[in-house]
Amino acid sequence: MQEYLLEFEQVYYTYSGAQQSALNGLNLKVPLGKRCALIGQNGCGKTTLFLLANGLYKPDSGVVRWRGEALNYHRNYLGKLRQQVGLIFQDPEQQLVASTVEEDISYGLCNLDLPVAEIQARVEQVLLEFGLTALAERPVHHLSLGQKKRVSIADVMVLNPELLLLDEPTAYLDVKHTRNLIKTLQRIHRNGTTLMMATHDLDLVYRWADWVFVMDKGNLILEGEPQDVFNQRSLLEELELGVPLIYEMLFDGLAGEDEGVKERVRQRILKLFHDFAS
Ligand SMILES: Nc1ncnc2c1ncn2[C@@H]1O[C@H](COP(=O)(O)OP(=O)(O)OP(=O)(O)O)[C@@H](O)[C@H]1O
Repeated sequence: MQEYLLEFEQVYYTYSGAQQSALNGLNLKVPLGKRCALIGQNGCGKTTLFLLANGLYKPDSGVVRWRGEALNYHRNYLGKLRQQVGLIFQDPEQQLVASTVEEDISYGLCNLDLPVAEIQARVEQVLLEFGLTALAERPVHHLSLGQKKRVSIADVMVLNPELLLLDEPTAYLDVKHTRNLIKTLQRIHRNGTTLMMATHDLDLVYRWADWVFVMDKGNLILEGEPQDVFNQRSLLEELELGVPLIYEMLFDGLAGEDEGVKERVRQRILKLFHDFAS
């Protein structure tokens, strides 16, 4: 049976002074072990959902549950929750707090009052895993955006979260850094972390995700495996989200072909994508 890590039940949230609610009775469950993509127009509530997911914001009404238990908003509980639910902001500048890469990565661990030797060991391990060892002493403000992005992911991954939330992680990244990021995410996922990525890159969703959530006006309106979601073409067009380019090509370009041919082409393209990211 599918287990769920994080659940939103009838969640409403309105920013102070705003005319409309950002989350409007949201019902959504994040399945354990999946690579989830969250898509929807600008302003549909993706970032707000993330900010409620790790307790940075509290619902006006409704419940957010972590592993079946309603969040509690006391400081100690939230400290623990944020080790388990890692959030990577779109802009790494919002996340980097210390002066050097090494200090930045150790920051979250120092707040846990762990023994110094354990902190050092975990930081070294993460520096190695994220290819940051050579940059350990480097001031964070001297890094390129792609490097900052890597540090911001390492900052969160050093805490071994069970769920990693990524807000538009490929924004501002070039092809090389996007490719590296996807490889990193594959590795993190293989090691057992559930992932949820908000993105506008539908081609990336198609090749990367195994579960897709579609939001509109603060609500979940569709969810499923990528192929099933992108089959709802008229609904996605109505929402002005479109479909992945590869999907247009596959299903419009091969409109007259039988299903077996389409499936073989689809599998071939997915294999190319897989090779690209592995
Ligand atoms: N600090 C704020 N104060 C007031 N309104 C806000 C604030 N942050 C977001 N909103 C509003 O809440 C709604 C949801 O915003 P949110 O940032 O969650 O959307 P999003 O789906 O992440 O958008 P995008 O794709 O552009 O990142 C929008 O109408 C937005 O204008």
